[in-house]
Amino acid sequence: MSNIKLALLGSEGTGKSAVLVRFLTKRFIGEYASNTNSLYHKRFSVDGRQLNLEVFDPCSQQSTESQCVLEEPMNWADGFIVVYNIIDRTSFLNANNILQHIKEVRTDGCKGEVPVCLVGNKQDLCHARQVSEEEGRTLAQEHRCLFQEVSAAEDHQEISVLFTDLIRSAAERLRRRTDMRRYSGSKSMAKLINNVFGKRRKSV
Ligand SMILES: Nc1nc2c(ncn2[C@@H]2O[C@H](COP(=O)(O)OP(=O)(O)OP(=O)(O)O)[C@@H](O)[C@H]2O)c(=O)[nH]1
Repeated sequence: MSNIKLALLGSEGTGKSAVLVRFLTKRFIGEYASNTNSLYHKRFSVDGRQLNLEVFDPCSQQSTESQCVLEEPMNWADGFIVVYNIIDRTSFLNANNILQHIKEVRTDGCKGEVPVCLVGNKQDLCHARQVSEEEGRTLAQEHRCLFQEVSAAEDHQEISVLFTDLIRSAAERLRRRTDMRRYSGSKSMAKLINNVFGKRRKSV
C-alpha cells in the first residue's frame, strides 16, 4: 500500500486546520489548537486503490522564524496545499513566496514537479474580499499548480475534491518514480550481464 505525505502551508489564521479538519471529519469546529505541529493519518481510497495518507499541519505560532515552519515539511511531503485567506492580501503575497520556495527546493528535474494545490479559503466572507478569484487562478497558472477557492466553514464537497485530486497526482508521481527506478535498475543489470557474458563470448 502506498504512503502519501501532504503538508499544509500558509500564513497564520488562513484556515489550514479548518480545511484539513473539514476534509478528515466533514465538520467545521470553529476553533483549532494552533500551538503544536500535528500529523494526521488516514486510510484513503483513490480510484479503487488504498493509500496511507499522512497530513502535516504545522503550527504557525511555534516559531518566530517562519522559515523553520516552512523548512520542516519541505523535503518530506509528496504534495502541498498552500492556503491563503481571500480577505487578507498579505496571506496571498505569502502564498506566492511559499509557491516560489517549493519550486526552488522541489524541482526534481525528470521526476516531474511536486504536485501543489493553491487554496483561497474563507469564500463565505467574499463581501470583504481583498483577493479576486482571478488573481488566485493566475497565480496558480504561473506556478503550474491546482487552484480552488473554498469555505471550510460552509463546504465539504470542494475540499474533498481538491484533496482527492492532489492525492491522485502525488500517487501518480510516486508510481512514475518507482517505474523509473525499476527501469534504470533493470538497465544497469542488463549492462552488467552484457559486460560479463559479452566479453567472455568474445574471448572464446
Ligand atoms: N468565516 C470563516 N472562518 C474560517 C474559515 N476557515 C477558518 N476560519 C476561522 O479562521 C480562524 C483560523 O482558523 P485555523 O484553521 O485555526 O487557521 P490556521 O491557518 O490553521 O491557523 P494557525 O495554525 O494559527 O496558522 C478560526 O477562527 C476559524 O474558525 C472559513 O472558511 N470561513
